[in-house]
Amino acid sequence: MFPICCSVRGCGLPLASRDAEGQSSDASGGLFCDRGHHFEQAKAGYWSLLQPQDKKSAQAGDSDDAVEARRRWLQRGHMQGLVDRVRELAGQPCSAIGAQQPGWTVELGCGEGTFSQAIFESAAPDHYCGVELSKKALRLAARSWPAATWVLANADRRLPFADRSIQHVVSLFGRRPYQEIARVLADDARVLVVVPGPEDLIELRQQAQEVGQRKSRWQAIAEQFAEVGLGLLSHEQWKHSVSLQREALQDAMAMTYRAVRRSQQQRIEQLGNAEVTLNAEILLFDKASHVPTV
Ligand SMILES: C[S@@+](CC[C@H](N)C(=O)[O-])C[C@H]1O[C@@H](n2cnc3c(N)ncnc32)[C@H](O)[C@@H]1O
Ligand SMILES: [Zn+2]
Repeated sequence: MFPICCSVRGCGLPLASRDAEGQSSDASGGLFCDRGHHFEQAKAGYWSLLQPQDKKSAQAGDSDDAVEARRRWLQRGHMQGLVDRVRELAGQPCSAIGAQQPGWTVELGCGEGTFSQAIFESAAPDHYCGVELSKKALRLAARSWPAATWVLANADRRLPFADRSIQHVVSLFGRRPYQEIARVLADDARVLVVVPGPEDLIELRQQAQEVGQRKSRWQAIAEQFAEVGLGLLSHEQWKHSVSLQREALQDAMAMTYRAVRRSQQQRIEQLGNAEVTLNAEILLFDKASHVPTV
């Protein structure tokens, strides 16, 4: 069982499964902490650890439409090159764990799980936990990959993991609560971050906003992470050019740039096929390495 902790405010004790007599059992009766707080597994297969006070968020999680658009988009396979590279990086041995042990992997803002499963299923099927705020996304994720642990929680609040208990924290276009990441990360462990690169969908953004902005985010992220003792090990770009049909173009915009206004959306809808750039930046951090200036 993935080591998750109680999310009741001020508690944070480890969660374990018990039967009616208080003996350890499978998780069908729910999870308990030693203070008696109890969590049920949703029918769809995820654990709801979301507390009422944590529901509100500046980022309330993706809308159902955006989640569905992302699933359709990822299943078209245009991001396979990125999946392969991230899988390679995520599979590199980490000095915090023995070479034979997979270590615990937590993904923050895991979405509907297509990426998660493609990257982590073969290496560590029962050592992965996806954290997500959209129920719709978790339902899809848990249906596709039931052996993983899926948690409904707000990744911008306290993460439901013990201090120094996690060997890999991953954010693929997801959340990056750097102070909490530093707290839960084991010594010598790794953080892998993927964010859209400056050229990502630039052709569409130019079309939608008339002037597409090329903004690189990696330095600001590296600076934030350095503040909490996470040193940048590597930074690389992934870039791929692809010819997209109208439906794919619409999904690409719907899943990523939520601020696109209706009038801008209409400009995209007028497009037929288009040649589009996909671009991501891949950052790898560790807790032990020397923190360089960026
Ligand atoms: C751009 S999507 C990326 C999803 C997935 N990692 C992928 O690459 O397909 C960002 C995800 O973060 C989730 N999210 C947003 N705010 C969140 C929060 N505070 N806590 C947890 N998840 C959050 C959204 O619901 C969405 O699924
Ligand atoms: Zn508790």
